[in-house]
Amino acid sequence: MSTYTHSVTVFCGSHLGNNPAYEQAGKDLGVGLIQNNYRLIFGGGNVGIMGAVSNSVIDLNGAVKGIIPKFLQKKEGEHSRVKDLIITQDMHSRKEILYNEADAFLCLPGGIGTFDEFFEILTWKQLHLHNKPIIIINIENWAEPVCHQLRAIVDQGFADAGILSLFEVIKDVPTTLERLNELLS
Ligand SMILES: Nc1ncnc2c1ncn2[C@@H]1O[C@H](COP(=O)(O)O)[C@@H](O)[C@H]1O
Repeated sequence: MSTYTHSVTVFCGSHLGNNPAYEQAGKDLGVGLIQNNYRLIFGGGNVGIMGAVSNSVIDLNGAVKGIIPKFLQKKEGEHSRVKDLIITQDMHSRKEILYNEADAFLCLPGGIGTFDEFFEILTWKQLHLHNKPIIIINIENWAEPVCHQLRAIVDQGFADAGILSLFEVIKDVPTTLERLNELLS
């Protein structure tokens, strides 16, 4: 198992989505995390983009920690290749570990679970509960609708414009890793 300098929690889909670029980005991120000495923290499933990122890290013997709630482990089976796999009682305790162990948060393409985690960690940053980097990796512009909604929230007077600087939107994996290196150095 490789050593690592920082831990990066990746929020991403339990499905692959309908654009092959999403899965490729997951694989590329896995390789990039290892090349930059980062440990992957993720939701512990062997499905969708989560599977793409984690298998890519494991294939290269990188550091990875998965956290999965008992009910999902029972329902769908955990990722048997992840040695450091924590089984939690519920979703809330899973999130606590996903959030606490991270030095930074990355979002790859995903669905409502991915956005749930993104919005929660963004809200916590707004509330000064943490000050860790949050980056949306905007592969093929998948996150533009939600970025539009965030701008609308500001325009409608429901949040200060400052919320828009609590996260970054970066177009691809290599640029994200460059930025992460700057932020974590
Ligand atoms: N099989 C699964 N293993 C782990 N986590 C899972 C699984 N299926 C769903 N999840 C949860 O969904 C989010 C990602 O949700 P999306 O709606 O696909 O974006 C993941 O973090 C888990 O909380």
